[in-house]
Amino acid sequence: MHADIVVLPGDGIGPEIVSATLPVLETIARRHGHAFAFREHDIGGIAIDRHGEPLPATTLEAAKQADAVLLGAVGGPKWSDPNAKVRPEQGLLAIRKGLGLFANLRPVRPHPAALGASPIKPELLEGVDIVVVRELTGGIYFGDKTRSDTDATDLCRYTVAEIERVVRSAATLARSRRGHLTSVDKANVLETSRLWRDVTTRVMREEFADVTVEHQLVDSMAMHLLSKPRAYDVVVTENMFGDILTDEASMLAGSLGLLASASLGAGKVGIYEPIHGSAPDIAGKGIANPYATILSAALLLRHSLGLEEEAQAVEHAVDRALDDRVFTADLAAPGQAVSTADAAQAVIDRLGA
Ligand SMILES: NC(=O)c1ccc[n+]([C@@H]2O[C@H](COP(=O)([O-])OP(=O)(O)OC[C@H]3O[C@@H](n4cnc5c(N)ncnc54)[C@H](O)[C@@H]3O)[C@@H](O)[C@H]2O)c1
Ligand SMILES: CC(C)[C@H](C(=O)O)[C@@H](O)C(=O)O
Ligand SMILES: [Mg+2]
Repeated sequence: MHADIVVLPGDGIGPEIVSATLPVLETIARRHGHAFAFREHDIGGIAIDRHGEPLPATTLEAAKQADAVLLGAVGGPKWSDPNAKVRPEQGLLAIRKGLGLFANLRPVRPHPAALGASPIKPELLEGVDIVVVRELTGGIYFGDKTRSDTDATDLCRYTVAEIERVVRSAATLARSRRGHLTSVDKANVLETSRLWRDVTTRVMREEFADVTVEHQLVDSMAMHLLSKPRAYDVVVTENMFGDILTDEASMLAGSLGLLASASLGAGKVGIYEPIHGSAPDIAGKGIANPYATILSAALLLRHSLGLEEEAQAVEHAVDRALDDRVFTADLAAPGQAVSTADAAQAVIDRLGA
């Protein structure tokens, strides 16, 4: 098949992990007789520097026309002044919203060889297999904001329709897995959470009677996620809770550099990006873990291009590189780390004939 893939390297380690990932996609395309055209555009801090805005219209338009978008990360100290007029992160929010990508899938599956990198006891991690479905285009991230000399506000708003569609996505996914959905909210305090719980309860009763559902408050969820992670199958939650819980969940896998994501909407185009950020503390050193981005490329093959066999080939190759303890510095024992490029090459070497 032919596919147009828009590539948005962004800032910090973004360009390093994206340029490590493209050869994996090129190799897969060659082996399976596909033609992938990669078109690079600016987003985030580099777009502010070059175009004066974090999401140039040309980038959004290219993404809309593409089959899929592969993104690195945005942001960094250069653009982080609290009083800055424009911020790199606004570009990321705007492209998610502009493409209507309301469901952000974040799989968490600790790899046996990397259990030692997790601060959690290995016996709690065996068999853990969770997908967090984070609502991505609503909530406090997108509500009106105000700022004066004496105060500031961020409005958190959810509509019934926004909750219904993400719950349907999550419940459909749960149905194809172990049939269990955990909905996370703060219904003891927030009105948006009480609406979330009502709508979730109704949608599950009316449309997903075969999927079990439990409701969990976000504060105790933050604890249970670490103390009994095997109890979870699909977790659905609002935008900000999902952001925070998935960085926490990355510690089950052992590193933020292992967690991939797929941002999906009603159409075919999706954004595929690691859940981590631009990691300014390690940028430019060639030591970032590329596996989260490579695994995001696998999700791209699966969800936007419908290439399941190719997606699995990439996932198995990453698994085999981890089996062989090809670890970047975030996972490796002192003195044992490989570079970003070597880790990506290890995946290519294990893609099979
Ligand atoms: N999707 C995105 O583009 C995205 C996501 C999160 C944060 N950010 C932005 O990134 C900037 C830095 O944020 P932060 O430091 O809080 O979070 P971060 O995720 O960039 O980094 C947190 C820690 O994890 C490490 N880390 C992250 N990715 C890694 C990888 N692939 N390999 C090895 N180590 C890795 C970093 O070195 C750092 O110590 C901010 O500007 C923030 O807004 C962007
Ligand atoms: C950079 C920021 C806007 C972003 C978010 O909060 O969604 C990031 O933390 C993420 O998890 O993708
Ligand atoms: Mg985040």
